Amino acid sequence: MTPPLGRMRPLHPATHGIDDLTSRFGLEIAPSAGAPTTAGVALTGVTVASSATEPGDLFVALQGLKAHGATYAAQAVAAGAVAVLTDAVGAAACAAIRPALGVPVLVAADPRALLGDIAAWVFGAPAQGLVTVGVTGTNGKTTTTYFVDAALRRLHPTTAVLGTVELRIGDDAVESPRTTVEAPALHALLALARERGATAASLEASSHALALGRVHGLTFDVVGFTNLQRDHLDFHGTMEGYFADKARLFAPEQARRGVVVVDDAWGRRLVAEARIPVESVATHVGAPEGATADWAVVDATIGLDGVGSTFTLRGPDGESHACFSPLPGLVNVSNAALAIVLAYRAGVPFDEAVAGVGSAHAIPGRMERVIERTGGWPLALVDYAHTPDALELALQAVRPITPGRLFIVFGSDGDRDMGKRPIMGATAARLADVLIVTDENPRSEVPAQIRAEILAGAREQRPSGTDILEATSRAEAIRTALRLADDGDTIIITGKGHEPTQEIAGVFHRYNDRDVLQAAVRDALAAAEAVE
Ligand SMILES: CC(=O)N[C@H]1[C@@H](OP(=O)(O)OP(=O)(O)OC[C@H]2O[C@@H](n3ccc(=O)[nH]c3=O)[C@H](O)[C@@H]2O)O[C@H](CO)[C@@H](O)[C@@H]1O[C@H](C)C(=O)N[C@@H](C)C(=O)N[C@H](CCC(=O)O)C(=O)O
Ligand SMILES: Nc1ncnc2c1ncn2[C@@H]1O[C@H](COP(=O)(O)OP(=O)(O)OP(=O)(O)O)[C@@H](O)[C@H]1O
Repeated sequence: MTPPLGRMRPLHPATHGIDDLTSRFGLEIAPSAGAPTTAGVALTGVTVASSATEPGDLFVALQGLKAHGATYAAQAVAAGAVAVLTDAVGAAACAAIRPALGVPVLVAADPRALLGDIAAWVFGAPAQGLVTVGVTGTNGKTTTTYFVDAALRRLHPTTAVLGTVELRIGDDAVESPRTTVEAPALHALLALARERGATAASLEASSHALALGRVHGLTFDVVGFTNLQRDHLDFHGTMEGYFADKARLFAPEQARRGVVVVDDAWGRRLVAEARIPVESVATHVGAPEGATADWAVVDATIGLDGVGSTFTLRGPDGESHACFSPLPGLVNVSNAALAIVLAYRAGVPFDEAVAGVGSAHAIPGRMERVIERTGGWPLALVDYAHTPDALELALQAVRPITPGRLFIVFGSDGDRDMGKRPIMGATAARLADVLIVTDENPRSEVPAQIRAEILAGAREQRPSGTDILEATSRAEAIRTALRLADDGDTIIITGKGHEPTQEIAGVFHRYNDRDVLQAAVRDALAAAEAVE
């Protein structure tokens, strides 16, 4: 995979007159002495980031949490921006730039509200030429989008998958800077996908993205909801606010139809409140929702080899279908059931959707089996669980495939929801045998303090403190687990999943759990060979 700044823009963008832009979107031209005329100015792209600006771009200068984008307008112009769009505050800042900015400054009351539509227009409304599936929810977005993609590929030779792990078009991928990129990057990616012959795309829509309009300018063919669990309260404030932001995806301006997992009360409420036609999917065998949901998982068998689960999905016509989830645990039965219905509603024949999801490949950092239980090694997996609920489900998923002890190596993010730390400590102490508490992404926080908060929860659950260890380096924590574990044991390393970096005190260090695990195995083998 190329690093995050790999170029993901169309190679042959259309050219638009700036006067066309101003009249189409009702933009004002900022009166400022010596401002250049808009006549003849042509644009070929849009961006909100000075660092990503390319010649021919419209630079949209937005008010951020830390700064106003207008602060960077001169840098964007130096990089080739041919015009700036901003709000009144930004326009005043641009007018104050000396010597003059040198490009026209356009003004709108709320540029962010227009950004998605402008980006879609500039990049030629690429989504209209693609079958699009969007997935939201606290957990399971990435897994579900990969499952959907596997099903879409049965019908579409070239597809795009855009989410937390990577931005992938066909077989080319770059690291993703976040779960859902800003609208200009999104529409540029979709335009590139079309240039490369893609006919379908699956996207993750994070709650931040929905709150900030990052998927505006795109009406999905189908959208899915996985679940709503405690997370991101630092951004949304309350669960009610978090739900309201998720629900924005289930509106006619964003999607034509929806598929909602109704295992939790939030899903059931979404079915009642959605402003588009939705179907419900119940995935907990035997739960009351199964009787009334359009689709229901009526039995599920977890494969004890840990590779996946078989399950039966009852459809709206009452017919039962044999299905398979290729990843361990009941959560992945839920993700697979949702993905099958999403792909089916996106036009994939039902049997093809079932076969596609059932044969989906491993997803980086999602219950990813890195070391198999062979040759004396324990089974070792890397997973992205970083909420209390996800951690509980991940541990439950691996317990049945663990004849010996269950080890967990984990931490919790700095500068994010602090309340979940003791809960995660207690969950791990309840469901795992050996805990190695270490760092995740401490960011600006003191790592030892984060670990102390997790350890407090763990020790409250297990007052003896037996088998609760602390490691100041994540790599060392993984090596310790590997040294202590026997071949009947399982090690699950949670929290960072696919992440290619670890963020400590503002510095992103190259780091990946899978690479560390594999290196530890190589070193152990080399050491054993040296002894022989
Ligand atoms: C809350 C949020 O999403 N913030 C994002 C937002 O920050 P901000 O609005 O405060 O921006 P700012 O830093 O004040 O800058 C203001 C403007 O100036 C521009 N700028 C800034 C600096 C510069 O040198 N040049 C420049 O042009 C910025 O692009 C921005 O438009 O715009 C910044 C630039 O694009 C992002 O880096 C920043 O994401 C931060 C890093 C972030 O952590 N976002 C997370 C919370 C996020 O979006 N997460 C979701 C959900 C993940 C999940 O489900 O787990 C996601 O979709 O990834
Ligand atoms: N349906 C689910 N319900 C609860 N937990 C799940 C579910 N699916 C996956 N998980 C757990 O949550 C973790 C994250 O899964 P995934 O990456 O698919 O979700 P996500 O919504 O994309 O997360 P994020 O937005 O944080 O990237 C997995 O590693 C797994 O432990």
